[in-house]
Amino acid sequence: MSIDAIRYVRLGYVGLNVTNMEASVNFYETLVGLKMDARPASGVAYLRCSDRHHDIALYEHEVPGVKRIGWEMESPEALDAIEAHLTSIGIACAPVSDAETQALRIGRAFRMTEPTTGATFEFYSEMAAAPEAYHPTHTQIARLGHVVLSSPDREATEAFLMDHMNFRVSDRIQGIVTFMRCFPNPFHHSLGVGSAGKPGLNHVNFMVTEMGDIGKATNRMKKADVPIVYGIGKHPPSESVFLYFLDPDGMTIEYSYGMEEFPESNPRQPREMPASLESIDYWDGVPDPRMGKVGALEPLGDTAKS
Ligand SMILES: CC(C)c1ccc(C(=O)O)c(O)c1O
Ligand SMILES: [Fe+2]
Repeated sequence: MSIDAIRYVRLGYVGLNVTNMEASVNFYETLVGLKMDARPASGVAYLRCSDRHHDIALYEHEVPGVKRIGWEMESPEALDAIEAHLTSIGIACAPVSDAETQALRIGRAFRMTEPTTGATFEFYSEMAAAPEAYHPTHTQIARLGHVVLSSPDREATEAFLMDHMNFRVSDRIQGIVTFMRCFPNPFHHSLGVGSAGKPGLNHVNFMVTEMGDIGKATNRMKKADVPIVYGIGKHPPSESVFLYFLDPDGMTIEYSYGMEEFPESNPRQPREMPASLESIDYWDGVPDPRMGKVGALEPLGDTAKS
């Protein structure tokens, strides 16, 4: 079966498990600059950096990490196409209950377990608009940018995403990370897959609108005693300026400014960049060992219970 009909609009949202809802809501609102329209209800807080209902959903949980990653498909037909293909290769596609789709303000949706990392992916094709436009505060966040997951078998994860989810490879840093587009979304990567001993979250990225957003964040985080774990630097793969810092659970968040965009037709070929820090930061920075170390990937079975 062709997977050409599997087409994405974007990385839709990330569901994060946090151990202290109040601390995390405060962090993601006041320090990251996301907007929360309503107080958390039944252990879930919806925050946004767009005009959609949410870009981040925070869930109170004893273990910090990724509850699920939501992928917004281009159309109901694209949603049907990925469900049919995954089903055809024996991947269990669990429909999301009406109660949950209503809470998430999404239409029909299903979830599956990505077999090489155990991450829970959710697929839907529509999300309700927020009650008003997103009005940036201190940071002009342009969008939720990407997630980098750690995989014990990066090549297997890359192959699954390409062969069965119609993702495309933009670049690789040999032996370290693969950068992938959710086709035909043009950004250099919406998902990165890093090599690691066990599955987990490496980081969640927000793309900002100008260099000053990065500069101001550096001082804001320092004043708030938020650990900065890498940057300011500039990434050779996507040409973006970056800053990484830790959330209250120690999960890594990245701001980045600027990112290469790919055309849908005739994109450049992926580069195999050498396994060195020079391939990660033009400016010779060295990451703090705390970077990318916190964040479990919650299995779908647990999610279904929650
Ligand atoms: C250090 C990580 C894996 C990394 C490397 C390069 C880019 C980029 O080119 O945008 C990233 O966003 C990263 O998170
Ligand atoms: Fe990143």
